[in-house]
Amino acid sequence: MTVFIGITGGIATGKSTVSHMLKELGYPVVDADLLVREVQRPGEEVYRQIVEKFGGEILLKTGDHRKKLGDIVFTNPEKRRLLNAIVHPAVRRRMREEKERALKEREKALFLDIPLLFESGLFSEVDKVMVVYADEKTQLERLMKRNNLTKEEAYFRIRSQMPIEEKRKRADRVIDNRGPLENTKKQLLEILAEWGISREGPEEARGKKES
Ligand SMILES: CC(C)(COP(=O)(O)OP(=O)(O)OC[C@H]1O[C@@H](n2cnc3c(N)ncnc32)[C@H](O)[C@@H]1O)[C@@H](O)C(=O)NCCC(=O)NCCS
Ligand SMILES: Nc1ncnc2c1ncn2[C@@H]1O[C@H](COP(=O)(O)OP(=O)(O)OP(=O)(O)O)[C@@H](O)[C@H]1O
Repeated sequence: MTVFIGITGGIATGKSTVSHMLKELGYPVVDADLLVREVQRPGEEVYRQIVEKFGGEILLKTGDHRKKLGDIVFTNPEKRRLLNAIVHPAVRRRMREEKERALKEREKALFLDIPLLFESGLFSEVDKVMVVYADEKTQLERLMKRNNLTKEEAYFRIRSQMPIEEKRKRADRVIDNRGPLENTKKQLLEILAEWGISREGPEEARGKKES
């Protein structure tokens, strides 16, 4: 049986960073943000519905709706709910396909990186949840820097999600990603060992061969 593990956290707390570490270790990881992009491609039903509900001008401006759509949904909760209602069922379907594939291929574990795991009820799709944590101040700084956003823009994005402190409480395990990346990797290896899914020898799993 494959164990399905959800990776979540707040925006810019480090989910992709941890996913990258897992991929380097050879684990399969499904990225919900990529699935979102897939189902939003022209020709897809989700794309058609977005144009219908949000207007064709979203597409006409740049030939790509993402930036404009982001500006709308991160500042307007009603529009955000509308977009989520269009996109999330399709993402859930794609996720189930990925889970089926992992089961068929007898993978020991499949990681699913899902930013809105709790908000969108997708936690029912996974057996365990790992929350990648950074306090809100760190989150804000990293988000402003990575996306080149003003403080206000970054706050709007953070406030569009469940508070990170709340997510932390709901986790099976928390990875504290406030410190250097070696610390993050060490915690990750410890959790993998604890959950019996290490791909390394016991020494490496305890983070002793780092550097
Ligand atoms: C709003 C959109 C157009 C912004 O696109 P953009 O390329 O700028 O960002 P990207 O998709 O890479 O997402 C970046 C991060 O924003 C956060 N985020 C994205 N959508 C949402 C949302 N609806 N509510 C809260 N946070 C969100 C997540 O932490 C995500 O990791 C896009 O994210 C989207 O269509 N979102 C709706 C689908 C969704 O809920 N995605 C989250 C994964 S299930
Ligand atoms: N331990 C760390 N120390 C310093 N910077 C970090 C650390 N972890 C991640 N970062 C940086 O913080 C930013 C956010 O990290 P990352 O992209 O992994 O977050 P995320 O949770 O996947 O974000 P999103 O929700 O937007 O997908 C990136 O620019 C990343 O390089």
